[in-house]
Amino acid sequence: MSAELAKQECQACQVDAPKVSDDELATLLAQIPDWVPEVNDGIMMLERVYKFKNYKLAWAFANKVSELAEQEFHHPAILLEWGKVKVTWWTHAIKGLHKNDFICAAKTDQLL
Ligand SMILES: C[C@H](O)[C@H](O)[C@H]1CNC2=NC(N)=NC(=O)C2=N1
Repeated sequence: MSAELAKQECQACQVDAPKVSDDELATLLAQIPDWVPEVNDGIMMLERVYKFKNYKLAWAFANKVSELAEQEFHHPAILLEWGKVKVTWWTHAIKGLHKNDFICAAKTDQLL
């Protein structure tokens, strides 16, 4: 399921783009079961924490996520810690979740 999502490309972030509807949210979340919807400062985001054996491996993964972000021109928050990387996707332009965020979350999983 998430493989289908990961094959798709992000669209440019327009300020008038629609947030995902509640139905779309449920359907899309089901395709990326390791990701959790979180509301931070009133903005719904997708979050996943990846665990690694040490800092170097976490750092390398964080770099790959950054490269993905530049390729898609859609950028997450990345928290790099010893043995952990937390990736948070949302669309700044609409202060919420767009389908792009789900596509990028699925693509992030494929970097492992
Ligand atoms: C100017 C604006 O920041 C750009 O159009 C892009 C860059 N990357 C982005 N990334 C995310 N997550 N949301 C955006 O709205 C966004 N906009």
